[in-house]
Amino acid sequence: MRAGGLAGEIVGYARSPETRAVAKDLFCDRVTETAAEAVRDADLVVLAVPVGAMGEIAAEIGPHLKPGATVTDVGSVKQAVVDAVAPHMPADVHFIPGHPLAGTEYSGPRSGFATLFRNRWWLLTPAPEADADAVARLRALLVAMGANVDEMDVEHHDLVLAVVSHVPHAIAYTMVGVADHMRRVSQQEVIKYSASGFRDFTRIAASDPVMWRDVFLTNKEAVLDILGRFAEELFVLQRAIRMGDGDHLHAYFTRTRAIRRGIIEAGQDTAAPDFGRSAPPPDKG
Ligand SMILES: NC(=O)c1ccc[n+]([C@@H]2O[C@H](COP(=O)([O-])OP(=O)(O)OC[C@H]3O[C@@H](n4cnc5c(N)ncnc54)[C@H](O)[C@@H]3O)[C@@H](O)[C@H]2O)c1
Ligand SMILES: O=C(O)C(=O)C[C@]1(C(=O)O)C=C[C@@H](O)C=C1
Repeated sequence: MRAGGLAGEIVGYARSPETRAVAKDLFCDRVTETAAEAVRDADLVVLAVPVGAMGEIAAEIGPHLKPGATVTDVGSVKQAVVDAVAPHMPADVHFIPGHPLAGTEYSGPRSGFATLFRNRWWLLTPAPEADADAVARLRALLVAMGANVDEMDVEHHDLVLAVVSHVPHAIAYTMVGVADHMRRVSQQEVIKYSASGFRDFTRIAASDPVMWRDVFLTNKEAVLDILGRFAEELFVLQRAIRMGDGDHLHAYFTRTRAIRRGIIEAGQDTAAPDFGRSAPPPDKG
């Protein structure tokens, strides 16, 4: 917002004076010592705390919101945020839950950067009765920040995110945990010889523990559903390896490769090498 000159005044609140000082230095016009003070007279309020802390902040700011203000959030789970925040919102305030599908394993105000949302999806999950003008205003702001905006039903959001983000994080945490618990492979060897697949896992597994604790505690049902399916498929794969069933392995990996290629063809992987062509290379056979 700061880089694009999209806000008249950006006011920030964080609990610690250190974080407030960094935020003021980097992108806030003003920081305040309480959340209530920060939201006074604000047209738009963005809640950017762990999912488990959203309710507490909403309760604090609720009585101080300006009539007609829009409140949104960036939490990775939506049903839990709606349940925690909506009861504290006055009737004359527009609450429009949101989730940018963009981030890194780093936390804190120094981890943001102006292009973070460029060409990334930002999902909004407004209630069916939400004010259409308020949704359109928020959407226009997000688009001006470079994001692609889609709207989705809250419950569906949580299921989709369990598949594309939450369970992959659980798997990464687990794989790095396995390497950590090994006795026959030393930690030095894991670090020294980590191939790029494992290195990607370690990047993800370095994400903020509080954020991810809250994601798993609050998207429990969808995560357990997808983890159950994952375990079933893993058993089938395990059996195919044990039985030496190369046909199964080849067919399975061929199907999964199509997903990756679909992502690249849709232009959804900005990190993918282009090799000077837009289509993936032909099969070697
Ligand atoms: N990091 C990502 O990749 C990413 C991506 C999309 C959405 N999100 C979501 O965005 C939200 C914020 O994540 P982030 O990555 O910006 O984290 P962050 O750690 O950079 O910022 C969260 C801030 O909330 C503060 N906080 C924690 N508990 C609080 C409380 N009870 N009261 C007031 N402040 C509190 C922390 O001190 C921290 O300053 C989370 O809900 C997360 O699920 C994160
Ligand atoms: O690339 C990363 O570090 C992320 O994990 C970002 C990521 C994800 O893609 O899963 C993590 C959590 C979110 O809620 C949105 C984005």
